[in-house]
Amino acid sequence: MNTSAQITTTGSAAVSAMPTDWRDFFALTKPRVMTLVVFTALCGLLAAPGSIHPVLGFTAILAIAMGAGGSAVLNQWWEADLDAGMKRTAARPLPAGRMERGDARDFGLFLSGASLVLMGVAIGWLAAALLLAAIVYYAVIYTMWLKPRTPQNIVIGGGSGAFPPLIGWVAVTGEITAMPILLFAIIFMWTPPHFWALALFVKTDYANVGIPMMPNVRGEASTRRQILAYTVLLAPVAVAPWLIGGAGWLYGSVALVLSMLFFALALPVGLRTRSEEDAMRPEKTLFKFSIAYLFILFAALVVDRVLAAHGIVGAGVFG
Ligand code: HEM
Ligand SMILES: CC(C)=CCC/C(C)=C/CC/C(C)=C/COP(=O)(O)OP(=O)(O)O
Repeated sequence: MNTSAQITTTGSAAVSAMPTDWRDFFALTKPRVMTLVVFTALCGLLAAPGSIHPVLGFTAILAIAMGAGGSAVLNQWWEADLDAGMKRTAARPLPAGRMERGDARDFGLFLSGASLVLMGVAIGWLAAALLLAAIVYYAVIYTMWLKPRTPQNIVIGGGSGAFPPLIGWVAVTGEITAMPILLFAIIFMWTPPHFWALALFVKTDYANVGIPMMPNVRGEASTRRQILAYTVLLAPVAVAPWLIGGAGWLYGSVALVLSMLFFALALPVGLRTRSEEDAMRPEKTLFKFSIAYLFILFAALVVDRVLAAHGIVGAGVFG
Protein backbone atom coordinates (compact mmCIF):
# COMPACT_ATOMS: atom_id res chain seq x y z
CA MET A 1 0.00 0.00 0.00
CA ASN A 2 1.33 3.43 -0.83
CA THR A 3 1.20 6.86 0.61
CA SER A 4 -1.12 8.12 -2.02
CA ALA A 5 0.33 9.87 -5.00
CA GLN A 6 2.55 12.71 -4.06
CA ILE A 7 2.88 12.96 -7.82
CA THR A 8 -0.14 12.20 -9.94
CA THR A 9 0.71 10.48 -13.19
CA THR A 10 -2.55 11.41 -14.86
CA GLY A 11 -2.42 15.15 -14.87
CA SER A 12 -5.45 15.40 -12.57
CA ALA A 13 -5.71 17.80 -9.65
CA ALA A 14 -3.28 17.66 -6.71
CA VAL A 15 -4.15 15.04 -4.12
CA SER A 16 -3.69 14.72 -0.41
CA ALA A 17 -1.05 12.36 0.98
CA MET A 18 -3.47 9.86 2.47
CA PRO A 19 -2.96 6.10 2.42
CA THR A 20 -4.78 4.49 -0.48
CA ASP A 21 -8.05 3.11 0.78
CA TRP A 22 -8.67 -0.64 0.31
CA ARG A 23 -11.95 0.39 -1.27
CA ASP A 24 -10.04 1.91 -4.15
CA PHE A 25 -8.25 -1.39 -4.76
CA PHE A 26 -11.62 -3.10 -4.67
CA ALA A 27 -13.17 -0.53 -7.04
CA LEU A 28 -10.35 -1.15 -9.54
CA THR A 29 -11.58 -4.73 -9.99
CA LYS A 30 -14.87 -3.37 -11.48
CA PRO A 31 -17.01 -5.22 -8.94
CA ARG A 32 -20.34 -4.35 -10.58
CA VAL A 33 -19.36 -5.80 -13.93
CA MET A 34 -17.81 -8.69 -12.02
CA THR A 35 -21.18 -9.77 -10.58
CA LEU A 36 -22.33 -10.88 -14.04
CA VAL A 37 -18.91 -12.32 -14.92
CA VAL A 38 -18.95 -14.44 -11.77
CA PHE A 39 -22.60 -15.35 -12.28
CA THR A 40 -22.08 -16.61 -15.85
CA ALA A 41 -18.99 -18.53 -14.72
CA LEU A 42 -20.96 -20.11 -11.88
CA CYS A 43 -23.77 -21.03 -14.27
CA GLY A 44 -21.27 -22.67 -16.63
CA LEU A 45 -19.94 -24.65 -13.69
CA LEU A 46 -23.38 -25.66 -12.42
CA ALA A 47 -24.80 -26.53 -15.85
CA ALA A 48 -21.88 -28.75 -16.83
CA PRO A 49 -22.47 -32.50 -16.72
CA GLY A 50 -20.67 -34.18 -13.86
CA SER A 51 -19.86 -32.88 -10.45
CA ILE A 52 -17.20 -30.97 -8.63
CA HIS A 53 -16.51 -30.84 -4.90
CA PRO A 54 -18.10 -27.61 -3.55
CA VAL A 55 -14.76 -26.40 -2.19
CA LEU A 56 -13.14 -26.89 -5.60
CA GLY A 57 -16.14 -25.28 -7.31
CA PHE A 58 -15.79 -22.25 -5.06
CA THR A 59 -12.05 -22.16 -5.74
CA ALA A 60 -12.62 -22.20 -9.51
CA ILE A 61 -15.07 -19.30 -9.28
CA LEU A 62 -12.73 -17.41 -6.97
CA ALA A 63 -9.88 -17.87 -9.48
CA ILE A 64 -12.09 -16.58 -12.33
CA ALA A 65 -13.13 -13.57 -10.23
CA MET A 66 -9.47 -12.85 -9.38
CA GLY A 67 -8.46 -13.15 -13.05
CA ALA A 68 -11.29 -10.92 -14.23
CA GLY A 69 -10.54 -8.44 -11.44
CA GLY A 70 -6.80 -8.50 -12.15
CA SER A 71 -7.30 -7.83 -15.84
CA ALA A 72 -9.76 -5.01 -15.05
CA VAL A 73 -7.09 -3.44 -12.82
CA LEU A 74 -4.51 -3.72 -15.62
CA ASN A 75 -7.06 -2.16 -18.01
CA GLN A 76 -7.36 0.87 -15.75
CA TRP A 77 -3.62 1.06 -15.11
CA TRP A 78 -3.10 1.25 -18.89
CA GLU A 79 -5.96 3.69 -19.50
CA ALA A 80 -5.52 6.08 -16.55
CA ASP A 81 -4.91 9.08 -18.79
CA LEU A 82 -7.85 8.29 -21.06
CA ASP A 83 -10.13 7.69 -18.06
CA ALA A 84 -9.16 11.13 -16.73
CA GLY A 85 -10.61 12.69 -19.87
CA MET A 86 -14.03 11.02 -19.68
CA LYS A 87 -16.88 12.14 -17.41
CA ARG A 88 -18.00 8.53 -16.78
CA THR A 89 -14.56 7.38 -15.63
CA ALA A 90 -12.80 10.49 -14.24
CA ALA A 91 -13.62 9.62 -10.63
CA ARG A 92 -11.93 6.19 -10.78
CA PRO A 93 -9.06 5.76 -8.29
CA LEU A 94 -6.22 6.38 -10.79
CA PRO A 95 -7.53 9.39 -12.74
CA ALA A 96 -8.79 10.94 -9.50
CA GLY A 97 -5.24 10.61 -8.14
CA ARG A 98 -6.15 8.49 -5.12
CA MET A 99 -3.62 5.80 -6.02
CA GLU A 100 -0.23 5.52 -7.62
CA ARG A 101 -0.12 3.96 -11.04
CA GLY A 102 2.64 1.50 -10.14
CA ASP A 103 0.58 0.18 -7.23
CA ALA A 104 -2.32 -0.52 -9.57
CA ARG A 105 -0.02 -2.33 -12.04
CA ASP A 106 1.47 -4.47 -9.26
CA PHE A 107 -1.96 -5.25 -7.83
CA GLY A 108 -3.28 -6.24 -11.28
CA LEU A 109 -0.27 -8.45 -12.01
CA PHE A 110 -0.48 -10.07 -8.59
CA LEU A 111 -4.22 -10.83 -8.87
CA SER A 112 -3.84 -12.19 -12.40
CA GLY A 113 -0.80 -14.33 -11.55
CA ALA A 114 -2.36 -15.65 -8.35
CA SER A 115 -5.59 -16.53 -10.18
CA LEU A 116 -3.66 -18.66 -12.69
CA VAL A 117 -1.66 -20.50 -10.04
CA LEU A 118 -4.81 -21.14 -8.01
CA MET A 119 -6.73 -22.43 -11.04
CA GLY A 120 -3.85 -24.58 -12.29
CA VAL A 121 -3.01 -26.17 -8.96
CA ALA A 122 -6.53 -26.64 -7.59
CA ILE A 123 -8.52 -27.35 -10.77
CA GLY A 124 -6.37 -28.14 -13.78
CA TRP A 125 -4.15 -26.64 -16.43
CA LEU A 126 -6.74 -26.54 -19.24
CA ALA A 127 -8.95 -24.28 -17.12
CA ALA A 128 -5.85 -22.24 -16.18
CA ALA A 129 -4.83 -21.92 -19.84
CA LEU A 130 -8.31 -20.63 -20.72
CA LEU A 131 -8.16 -18.19 -17.83
CA LEU A 132 -4.78 -16.97 -19.07
CA ALA A 133 -6.27 -16.53 -22.56
CA ALA A 134 -9.16 -14.49 -21.07
CA ILE A 135 -6.82 -12.26 -19.06
CA VAL A 136 -4.48 -11.63 -22.00
CA TYR A 137 -7.49 -11.07 -24.27
CA TYR A 138 -8.94 -8.37 -22.02
CA ALA A 139 -5.81 -6.68 -20.66
CA VAL A 140 -3.61 -6.87 -23.76
CA ILE A 141 -5.48 -7.71 -26.98
CA TYR A 142 -8.59 -5.62 -26.23
CA THR A 143 -7.23 -2.86 -24.00
CA MET A 144 -3.80 -2.20 -25.45
CA TRP A 145 -4.26 -3.22 -29.06
CA LEU A 146 -7.86 -3.18 -30.36
CA LYS A 147 -9.57 -0.50 -28.28
CA PRO A 148 -7.45 2.46 -29.41
CA ARG A 149 -7.24 1.25 -33.03
CA THR A 150 -10.51 0.02 -34.52
CA PRO A 151 -14.27 0.53 -34.16
CA GLN A 152 -14.52 -3.27 -34.29
CA ASN A 153 -12.68 -3.26 -30.91
CA ILE A 154 -15.56 -4.64 -28.90
CA VAL A 155 -16.81 -7.02 -31.60
CA ILE A 156 -13.46 -8.82 -31.60
CA GLY A 157 -12.67 -7.89 -27.98
CA GLY A 158 -16.04 -9.30 -26.87
CA GLY A 159 -14.28 -12.65 -26.74
CA SER A 160 -12.60 -11.60 -23.52
CA GLY A 161 -15.83 -11.44 -21.56
CA ALA A 162 -17.15 -14.62 -23.17
CA PHE A 163 -14.63 -16.91 -21.45
CA PRO A 164 -16.03 -17.16 -17.88
CA PRO A 165 -18.84 -19.72 -18.47
CA LEU A 166 -16.51 -21.75 -20.70
CA ILE A 167 -13.91 -21.82 -17.93
CA GLY A 168 -16.54 -22.70 -15.32
CA TRP A 169 -17.72 -25.60 -17.49
CA VAL A 170 -14.20 -26.87 -18.21
CA ALA A 171 -13.39 -26.71 -14.49
CA VAL A 172 -15.97 -29.51 -14.06
CA THR A 173 -15.53 -31.59 -17.21
CA GLY A 174 -11.89 -30.98 -18.13
CA GLU A 175 -12.82 -30.79 -21.82
CA ILE A 176 -14.13 -28.31 -24.37
CA THR A 177 -17.32 -29.51 -26.07
CA ALA A 178 -20.12 -27.92 -28.13
CA MET A 179 -22.12 -26.64 -25.14
CA PRO A 180 -19.41 -24.49 -23.51
CA ILE A 181 -18.49 -23.18 -26.97
CA LEU A 182 -22.13 -22.14 -27.40
CA LEU A 183 -22.09 -20.37 -24.03
CA PHE A 184 -19.00 -18.51 -25.23
CA ALA A 185 -20.78 -17.66 -28.51
CA ILE A 186 -23.86 -16.30 -26.69
CA ILE A 187 -21.81 -13.72 -24.78
CA PHE A 188 -19.74 -12.97 -27.87
CA MET A 189 -22.89 -12.06 -29.88
CA TRP A 190 -24.45 -10.27 -26.88
CA THR A 191 -21.53 -7.88 -26.34
CA PRO A 192 -22.07 -5.51 -29.31
CA PRO A 193 -25.69 -4.60 -28.43
CA HIS A 194 -24.73 -4.46 -24.73
CA PHE A 195 -21.90 -2.04 -25.28
CA TRP A 196 -23.06 0.01 -28.28
CA ALA A 197 -26.36 0.87 -26.55
CA LEU A 198 -24.20 2.52 -23.89
CA ALA A 199 -21.71 3.93 -26.40
CA LEU A 200 -24.56 5.82 -28.07
CA PHE A 201 -25.27 7.81 -24.94
CA VAL A 202 -21.65 8.35 -23.86
CA LYS A 203 -20.37 8.89 -27.38
CA THR A 204 -18.90 12.34 -26.77
CA ASP A 205 -16.88 10.95 -23.85
CA TYR A 206 -15.11 8.48 -26.14
CA ALA A 207 -14.77 11.05 -28.94
CA ASN A 208 -13.12 13.54 -26.55
CA VAL A 209 -10.29 11.13 -25.78
CA GLY A 210 -9.99 9.79 -29.33
CA ILE A 211 -11.17 6.20 -28.74
CA PRO A 212 -12.62 5.00 -32.06
CA MET A 213 -15.91 3.58 -30.82
CA MET A 214 -18.44 2.68 -33.51
CA PRO A 215 -20.79 5.70 -33.10
CA ASN A 216 -17.87 8.14 -33.49
CA VAL A 217 -16.30 6.41 -36.48
CA ARG A 218 -19.17 4.95 -38.52
CA GLY A 219 -21.84 7.24 -37.15
CA GLU A 220 -24.97 6.74 -35.08
CA ALA A 221 -27.19 5.37 -37.84
CA SER A 222 -24.73 2.61 -38.73
CA THR A 223 -24.22 1.70 -35.05
CA ARG A 224 -27.98 1.47 -34.58
CA ARG A 225 -28.34 -0.85 -37.56
CA GLN A 226 -25.51 -3.03 -36.26
CA ILE A 227 -27.10 -3.24 -32.79
CA LEU A 228 -30.23 -4.55 -34.46
CA ALA A 229 -28.25 -7.00 -36.61
CA TYR A 230 -26.44 -8.48 -33.59
CA THR A 231 -29.67 -8.91 -31.61
CA VAL A 232 -31.08 -10.85 -34.58
CA LEU A 233 -27.93 -12.98 -34.85
CA LEU A 234 -27.89 -13.57 -31.09
CA ALA A 235 -31.34 -15.21 -31.07
CA PRO A 236 -30.44 -18.49 -32.86
CA VAL A 237 -27.20 -18.75 -30.88
CA ALA A 238 -29.11 -18.32 -27.61
CA VAL A 239 -31.62 -20.99 -28.60
CA ALA A 240 -28.97 -23.37 -29.98
CA PRO A 241 -28.24 -25.19 -26.66
CA TRP A 242 -31.84 -26.41 -26.80
CA LEU A 243 -31.64 -27.28 -30.51
CA ILE A 244 -28.52 -29.42 -30.08
CA GLY A 245 -30.01 -31.20 -27.08
CA GLY A 246 -27.72 -29.59 -24.51
CA ALA A 247 -30.69 -28.00 -22.73
CA GLY A 248 -34.40 -28.71 -22.47
CA TRP A 249 -37.60 -26.90 -23.46
CA LEU A 250 -37.56 -24.82 -20.30
CA TYR A 251 -34.30 -23.17 -21.28
CA GLY A 252 -35.38 -23.05 -24.94
CA SER A 253 -38.61 -21.19 -24.13
CA VAL A 254 -36.85 -18.69 -21.88
CA ALA A 255 -34.20 -18.12 -24.57
CA LEU A 256 -36.90 -17.54 -27.20
CA VAL A 257 -38.90 -15.10 -25.10
CA LEU A 258 -35.82 -13.19 -23.94
CA SER A 259 -34.48 -12.95 -27.49
CA MET A 260 -37.81 -11.61 -28.75
CA LEU A 261 -37.85 -9.03 -25.96
CA PHE A 262 -34.26 -8.04 -26.72
CA PHE A 263 -35.18 -7.58 -30.36
CA ALA A 264 -38.32 -5.60 -29.45
CA LEU A 265 -36.22 -3.21 -27.35
CA ALA A 266 -33.48 -2.99 -30.00
CA LEU A 267 -36.02 -2.13 -32.70
CA PRO A 268 -36.68 1.48 -31.61
CA VAL A 269 -32.93 1.94 -31.06
CA GLY A 270 -32.13 0.48 -34.48
CA LEU A 271 -34.70 2.44 -36.42
CA ARG A 272 -34.16 5.87 -34.90
CA THR A 273 -31.98 8.49 -36.46
CA ARG A 274 -32.43 11.26 -33.89
CA SER A 275 -32.19 10.73 -30.20
CA GLU A 276 -31.69 13.87 -28.17
CA GLU A 277 -35.35 14.64 -27.64
CA ASP A 278 -36.00 11.83 -25.13
CA ALA A 279 -32.61 11.78 -23.42
CA MET A 280 -31.71 8.44 -25.05
CA ARG A 281 -34.35 6.54 -23.10
CA PRO A 282 -34.59 3.54 -25.51
CA GLU A 283 -30.79 3.19 -25.54
CA LYS A 284 -30.61 3.25 -21.74
CA THR A 285 -33.43 0.72 -21.51
CA LEU A 286 -31.69 -1.57 -23.99
CA PHE A 287 -28.41 -1.34 -22.07
CA LYS A 288 -30.12 -2.22 -18.77
CA PHE A 289 -32.08 -5.03 -20.39
CA SER A 290 -28.92 -6.49 -21.90
CA ILE A 291 -27.68 -7.17 -18.37
CA ALA A 292 -30.98 -8.69 -17.24
CA TYR A 293 -31.02 -10.78 -20.42
CA LEU A 294 -27.77 -12.53 -19.60
CA PHE A 295 -28.62 -13.01 -15.92
CA ILE A 296 -31.98 -14.61 -16.73
CA LEU A 297 -30.73 -16.70 -19.68
CA PHE A 298 -27.90 -18.27 -17.68
CA ALA A 299 -30.10 -18.77 -14.63
CA ALA A 300 -32.63 -20.55 -16.87
CA LEU A 301 -29.91 -22.86 -18.15
CA VAL A 302 -28.98 -23.91 -14.62
CA VAL A 303 -32.59 -24.43 -13.53
CA ASP A 304 -33.21 -26.43 -16.69
CA ARG A 305 -30.17 -28.64 -16.11
CA VAL A 306 -30.94 -29.21 -12.44
CA LEU A 307 -34.52 -30.19 -13.28
CA ALA A 308 -33.31 -32.44 -16.10
CA ALA A 309 -30.90 -34.15 -13.70
CA HIS A 310 -33.94 -34.96 -11.54
CA GLY A 311 -35.90 -36.16 -14.56
CA ILE A 312 -38.36 -33.26 -14.37
CA VAL A 313 -37.70 -31.73 -17.83
CA GLY A 314 -36.43 -33.46 -20.94
CA ALA A 315 -32.94 -33.10 -22.31
CA GLY A 316 -33.32 -31.47 -25.73
CA VAL A 317 -35.64 -30.11 -28.38
CA PHE A 318 -37.81 -33.24 -28.41
CA GLY A 319 -37.47 -33.92 -24.70
C1 HEM B 1 -15.69 -5.94 -24.60
C2 HEM B 1 -16.78 -6.21 -23.90
C3 HEM B 1 -17.50 -5.23 -23.00
C4 HEM B 1 -17.45 -3.89 -22.97
C5 HEM B 1 -16.64 -2.95 -23.85
C6 HEM B 1 -18.31 -3.45 -21.88
C7 HEM B 1 -18.48 -2.15 -21.49
C8 HEM B 1 -19.23 -1.75 -20.42
C9 HEM B 1 -19.26 -0.42 -19.92
C10 HEM B 1 -18.46 0.74 -20.48
C11 HEM B 1 -20.11 -0.40 -18.87
C12 HEM B 1 -20.50 0.82 -18.04
C13 HEM B 1 -20.15 0.65 -16.62
C14 HEM B 1 -18.82 1.14 -16.25
O1 HEM B 1 -18.60 2.35 -16.34
O2 HEM B 1 -17.97 0.35 -15.79
C15 HEM B 1 -20.59 -1.74 -18.69
C16 HEM B 1 -21.46 -2.12 -17.71
C17 HEM B 1 -21.71 -3.41 -17.39
N1 HEM B 1 -21.23 -4.51 -18.02
FE1 HEM B 1 -20.18 -4.52 -19.74
N2 HEM B 1 -18.86 -4.55 -21.28
C18 HEM B 1 -18.38 -5.64 -21.92
C19 HEM B 1 -18.64 -6.94 -21.62
C20 HEM B 1 -19.33 -7.34 -20.51
C21 HEM B 1 -19.45 -8.70 -20.09
C22 HEM B 1 -18.84 -9.89 -20.79
C23 HEM B 1 -20.19 -8.67 -18.95
C24 HEM B 1 -20.63 -9.83 -18.09
C25 HEM B 1 -20.84 -11.02 -18.53
C26 HEM B 1 -20.55 -7.30 -18.67
C27 HEM B 1 -21.32 -6.90 -17.62
C28 HEM B 1 -21.64 -5.61 -17.34
C29 HEM B 1 -22.47 -5.20 -16.21
C30 HEM B 1 -23.13 -6.12 -15.18
C31 HEM B 1 -22.52 -3.82 -16.26
C32 HEM B 1 -23.29 -2.88 -15.31
C33 HEM B 1 -22.38 -2.41 -14.23
C34 HEM B 1 -23.09 -1.39 -13.35
O3 HEM B 1 -24.17 -1.68 -12.86
O4 HEM B 1 -22.52 -0.32 -13.21
N3 HEM B 1 -20.01 -6.51 -19.65
N4 HEM B 1 -20.05 -2.55 -19.65
C1 LIG C 1 -11.88 -14.05 -16.67
C2 LIG C 1 -11.76 -12.78 -17.41
C3 LIG C 1 -10.41 -12.24 -17.60
C4 LIG C 1 -12.88 -12.17 -17.81
C5 LIG C 1 -12.93 -10.89 -18.55
C6 LIG C 1 -13.94 -10.04 -17.90
C7 LIG C 1 -14.70 -9.10 -18.76
C8 LIG C 1 -16.07 -8.79 -18.32
C9 LIG C 1 -14.24 -8.60 -19.88
C10 LIG C 1 -15.06 -7.70 -20.70
C11 LIG C 1 -14.45 -6.46 -20.85
C12 LIG C 1 -15.12 -5.28 -20.18
C13 LIG C 1 -15.92 -5.32 -18.94
C14 LIG C 1 -14.89 -4.20 -20.77
C15 LIG C 1 -15.32 -2.92 -20.26
O1 LIG C 1 -14.86 -2.12 -21.23
P1 LIG C 1 -13.69 -1.14 -20.96
O2 LIG C 1 -12.69 -1.76 -20.09
O3 LIG C 1 -13.25 -0.65 -22.29
O4 LIG C 1 -14.55 -0.05 -20.21
P2 LIG C 1 -14.21 1.37 -19.66
O5 LIG C 1 -14.37 2.30 -20.80
O6 LIG C 1 -15.28 1.52 -18.61
O7 LIG C 1 -12.83 1.29 -19.09
